[in-house]
Amino acid sequence: MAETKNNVVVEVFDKEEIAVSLAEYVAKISNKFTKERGAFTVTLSGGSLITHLRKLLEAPYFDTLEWSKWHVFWLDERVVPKTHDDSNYKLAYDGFLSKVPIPPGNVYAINDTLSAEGAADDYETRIRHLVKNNVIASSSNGFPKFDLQLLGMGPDGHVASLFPGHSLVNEDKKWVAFIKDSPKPPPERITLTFPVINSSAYAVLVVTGAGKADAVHSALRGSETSEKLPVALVSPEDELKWFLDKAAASKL
Ligand SMILES: O=C1O[C@H](COP(=O)(O)O)[C@@H](O)[C@H](O)[C@H]1O
Repeated sequence: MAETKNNVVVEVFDKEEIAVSLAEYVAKISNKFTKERGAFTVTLSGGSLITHLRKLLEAPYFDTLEWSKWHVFWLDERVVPKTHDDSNYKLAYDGFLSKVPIPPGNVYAINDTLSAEGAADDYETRIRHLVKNNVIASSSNGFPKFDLQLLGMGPDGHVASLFPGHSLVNEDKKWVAFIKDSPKPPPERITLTFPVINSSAYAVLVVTGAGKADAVHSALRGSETSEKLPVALVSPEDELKWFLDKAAASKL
């Protein structure tokens, strides 16, 4: 059953159903933007998110989605070579991107030959260029407006590489930032910032497992006065949809 408040929808599924419903939702949004704008800009997280995209590789989506109009970005990346097992690019490529006909030129990997600082600057510059060329839409607040952000959440309530208690959570100018002291290894990462995440049109949060139930409870039922986890700050312009399994929703 879905719970809807303002522009936030929370839906709880049997674990296996998540991939089915997520594929349906992503396809709906992809179709909307490819029709309206002739392009669909989507950001990927690392971690468990990628396996939840698996139903997009099957009928009816594989043959009907306009893959040539997809433009794929990363919410965050670890500062490691693209061939490294910690690389979010490698995870997405092996599990999803290598299996769909998205033009390689529409896959915007973070440069793995640069330092954390250099890679963050380079990614922001490339995103600015794509906004100028209308590949990525622009929000009225001046930040880029991605069509859809696909977020996971860590057990501590982090999203992208924005961790609880870290000053990067409050970054309000940069589009892309770097972190060298990530509490979750590897320590060096680059990440989209909250103004960018929250200027997107749509965002989904895919969260599974009992280990994440406390953070889910804090985000969705926490008091107004308690300090918010990063996940509780996700607030896109049009709609945020939570895809929870029963274990992750067990404390709601
Ligand atoms: O380190 C990261 O963790 C989060 C959550 O991962 P999960 O495996 O618990 O789903 C992920 O969303 C982020 O992209 C990644 O860099």
